[in-house]
Amino acid sequence: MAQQEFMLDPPPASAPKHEVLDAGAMVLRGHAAPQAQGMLAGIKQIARLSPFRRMTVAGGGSMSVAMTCCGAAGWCSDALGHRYETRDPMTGQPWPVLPPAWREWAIAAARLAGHDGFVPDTCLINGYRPGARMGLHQDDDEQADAPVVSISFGLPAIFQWGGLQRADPVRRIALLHGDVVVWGGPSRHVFHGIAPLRAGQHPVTGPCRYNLTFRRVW
Ligand SMILES: O=C(O)CCC(=O)C(=O)O
Ligand SMILES: [Fe+2]
Repeated sequence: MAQQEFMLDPPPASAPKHEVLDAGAMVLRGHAAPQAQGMLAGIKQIARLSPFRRMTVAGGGSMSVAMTCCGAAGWCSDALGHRYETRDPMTGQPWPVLPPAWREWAIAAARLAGHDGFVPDTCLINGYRPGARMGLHQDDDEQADAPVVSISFGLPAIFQWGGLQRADPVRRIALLHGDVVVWGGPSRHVFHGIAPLRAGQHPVTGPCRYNLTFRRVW
């Protein structure tokens, strides 16, 4: 009887739900929710030193997503193309320090998703306002044997998860406040993107979505 009652109990609301997207790729539902307050405060501090900016892309347009970075390397784009830089071109200073607690957290999240031994050296921080989007792309400027650990905070987004070819079918996955996606191994170069953000008000971030991605660059 006890067993049956146990089985009829719903899982606690806090139970993490882990979904496999593909080999090497997982969604850890709500896994970063307990970190939200601390990480959002950290983003504010980082943005005081290296402000969010909308970068220019090759050809001259500007991205709808605003970005900043912390760590040993920062992702930069201008009319000439994109690359990692050790200094913020906007300030001429090194990028703000990657908080050690963030690094430890990302190492543990990668391990939970099956990627042992990940040590990130950078964190890209994306700021989305309604209408901002990120077109389908591969993350291929970093070490390919290290995964990407991605956190969503604030307004929900539709994550587009495709395949290794640009023309492969794309799945649409809702990412909510605190959700984490990890991709590496055979999924490291899967095309992915973010559909235009729908307007809304989030109790923690207001009209914004923030995304942090931990990577190994050098
Ligand atoms: O905002 C996201 O969830 C994804 C961001 C992304 O793909 C990137 O920064 O390369
Ligand atoms: Fe990406």
